Amino acid sequence: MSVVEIYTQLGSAMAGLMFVWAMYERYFPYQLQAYVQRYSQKLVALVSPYFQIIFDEYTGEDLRRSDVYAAIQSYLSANSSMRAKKLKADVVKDSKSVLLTMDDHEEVTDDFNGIKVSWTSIKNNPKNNSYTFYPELDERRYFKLIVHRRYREIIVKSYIDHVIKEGKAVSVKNRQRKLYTNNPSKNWYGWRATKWSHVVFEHPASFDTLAMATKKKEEIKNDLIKFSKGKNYYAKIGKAWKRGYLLYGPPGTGKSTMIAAMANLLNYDVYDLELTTVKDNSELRKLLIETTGKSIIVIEDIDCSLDLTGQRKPKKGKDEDDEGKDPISKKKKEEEEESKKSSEVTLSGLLNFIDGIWSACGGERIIVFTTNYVEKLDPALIRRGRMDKHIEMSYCCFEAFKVLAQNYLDIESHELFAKIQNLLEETKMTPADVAENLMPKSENEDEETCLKKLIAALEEARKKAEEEAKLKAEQEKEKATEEEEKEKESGKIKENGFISNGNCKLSEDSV
Ligand SMILES: Nc1ncnc2c1ncn2[C@@H]1O[C@H](COP(=O)(O)OP(=O)(O)OP(=O)(O)O)[C@@H](O)[C@H]1O
Ligand SMILES: [Mg+2]
Repeated sequence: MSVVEIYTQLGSAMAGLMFVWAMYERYFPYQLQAYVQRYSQKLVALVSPYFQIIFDEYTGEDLRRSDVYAAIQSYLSANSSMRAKKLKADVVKDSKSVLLTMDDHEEVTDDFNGIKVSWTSIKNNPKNNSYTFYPELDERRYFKLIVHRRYREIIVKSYIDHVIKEGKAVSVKNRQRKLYTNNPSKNWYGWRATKWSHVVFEHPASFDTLAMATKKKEEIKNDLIKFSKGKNYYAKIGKAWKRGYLLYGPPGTGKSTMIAAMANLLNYDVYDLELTTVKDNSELRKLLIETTGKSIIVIEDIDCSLDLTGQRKPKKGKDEDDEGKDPISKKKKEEEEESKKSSEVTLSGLLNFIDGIWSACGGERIIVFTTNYVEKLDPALIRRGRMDKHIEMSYCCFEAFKVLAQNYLDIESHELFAKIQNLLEETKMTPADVAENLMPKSENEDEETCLKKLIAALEEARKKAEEEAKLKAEQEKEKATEEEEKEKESGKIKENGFISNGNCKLSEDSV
């Protein structure tokens, strides 16, 4: 037989096979095809020296995206992207870098202690033609790991753990940090509806730029770092891996800035929880479950968020205590009252949120409360163990001023510093006000002008404080004199055989 004849016969055999395959695909019922496929795969598995593990993208009854799948994806993107022939590119980190991941149906190999492992990324499209609302869930994506049977134990016991751990580390390195806020529960349902909305977290605050006494700042920083490295320690002492911080102090002393600095120091996400939009305790729990680890959950102005005394106060009459308020504050107050009314979150619900059994899910979470009025809070809410660390954010001290001078004017010392130090010791001014005075308002304003501006503002504040103190002293003196006179009066009346009862005087006989 000549070569040409051999080729001709091979060609017709191939064509015949393709025809049979096409007929099989077209006329053989789909259910039967699946059946045949399943059994042929089982047959192959019986004789093949390899075994495989499948990692689906969506798992569980509620079809959540699997963390393991995400970790494998990150691991393979970092370790095998150079070897895959087809890659997908995703933009990460504010469009500054590109993350390469394996494209569908690509195969790469990995080496683990000399063992060759093969990974394939697979996407199966649904074969039925029915219309679906959720196409992403219908197409099945998964990673297939294939390795020789003789390594089964080492792969199952060590390699998979290694992949997940490394993959998670890669995700942390590449991830964009997020600032979340809770959606009102009426928007929680429907395709792609989530309980939290997010934007990229880009606050520039850091502990270096935070104005406060150096010793206190270092203490907080060390506390945070110790917490973030404390996984084993918390497991050893049998405590959930979380920590509560209470930041209190007057407005403008840097409470919110401190939260941003904490998130930047630890590379955590921030969940800004607006309690007034949470309807009840069960919603609060659902929100908690949806938060991820490595995050800070923040409840700002906890004293205003809700009536958390455990008992709801009766609503005040509409005009009571509203008098003398401008229309904007009146409206704001009405809105606040309205949202407080619509929220049924109770103190015990919030306590459960912080340290109930549910709060342990996820781990590595920090809870921060801020308030301007620490004395208004229920002691149960802020006892140690719940709010482990209480941090007072106070008025600007000289050390804090020096940080601000460095931030705003790039100076470490100046002859006017001594005067400012004296003034700061005598006067209360928030870091926000100090910063505002130090910020040059035009190109002509040099550091000396800004420092003088601050001195003028401090002197003004001192004068005002002195006047207020004087006024208060006078008022107190007046009050004391009034009380003294009243006492004298009542003494006189008693001497004359009368006792006083408001406006009417009664003789002893008539009592
Ligand atoms: N300790 C600080 N260090 C650096 N900047 C500060 C500090 N305190 C205040 N600032 C500046 O003042 C601004 C207001 O501060 P911030 O919002 O953190 O205050 P706050 O204590 O959260 O106030 P509020 O109680 O009203 O929420 C910030 O944008 C920041 O620029
Ligand atoms: Mg604030």
